[in-house]
Amino acid sequence: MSESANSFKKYAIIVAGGSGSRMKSDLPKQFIEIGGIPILLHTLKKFREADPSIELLLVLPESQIDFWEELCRKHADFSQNLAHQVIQGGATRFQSSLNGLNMIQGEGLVAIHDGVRPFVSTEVILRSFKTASETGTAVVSVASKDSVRISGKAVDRSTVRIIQTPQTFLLSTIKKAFQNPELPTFTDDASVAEAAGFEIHLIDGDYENIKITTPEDLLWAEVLLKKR
Ligand SMILES: Nc1ccn([C@@H]2O[C@H](COP(=O)(O)OP(=O)(O)OP(=O)(O)O)[C@@H](O)[C@H]2O)c(=O)n1
Ligand SMILES: C[C@](O)(CO)[C@H](O)COP(=O)(O)O
Repeated sequence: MSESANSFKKYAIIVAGGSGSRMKSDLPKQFIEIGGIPILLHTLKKFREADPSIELLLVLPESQIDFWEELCRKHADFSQNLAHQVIQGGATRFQSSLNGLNMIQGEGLVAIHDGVRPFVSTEVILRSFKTASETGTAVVSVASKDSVRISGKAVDRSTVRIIQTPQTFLLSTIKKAFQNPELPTFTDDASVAEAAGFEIHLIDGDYENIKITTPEDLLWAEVLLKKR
């Protein structure tokens, strides 16, 4: 990684405070196993492998924290090098990110990442920290593979980017953005930063960095895991 990224303390806030309603599963989706290991443990491992100095913070609904600790004990071999702080989630993604940010003091870089994107690569994680160290913001994105229409009208596909996570920021930048009131239009942390007037720097992600949202995503997940 570049000198400039390495001169900052680095954090990753893994947000997993949602309800997973679109998965329609009794077991919260972040705990569903792929290759016999809960999704969230795969995600934490990706950040630990990318850079062991990254401090990991995991945001979970309060009602799931005991169960999570039990899962970590059950998968002790896998989880033994994945020390992390657990933080209570909020009613919205904005609140969950904010709860995570409030646990961090001082300057540094923070990657905010969906707990249900377990296939994020080391390259993407390190690229996001590098760009955020240089510009203050780094938001992972890919080109649309499909044609796109907005309100029924075709648009030039080359102008469209599909947004993923991690979304990585200078801590002072993202904390300032989160001082503003929450808006219903916020779908991610980049939209919070943009509304506060910060320029969003898009960086290239990859198509394997899927968000596990609906049941068919689990089929992809098993295939992607076997490929590695
Ligand atoms: N109050 C919330 C809502 C969402 N998230 C997290 O944000 C990520 C992306 O959200 P999504 O995949 O949509 O998860 P859910 O909101 O849980 O799913 P759904 O919209 O299907 O209910 C997830 O890791 C989710 O746990 C969160 O930390 N806190
Ligand atoms: C943050 C995100 O994953 C970027 O694609 C996405 O906005 C989360 O949205 P969701 O509605 O919570 O799935």
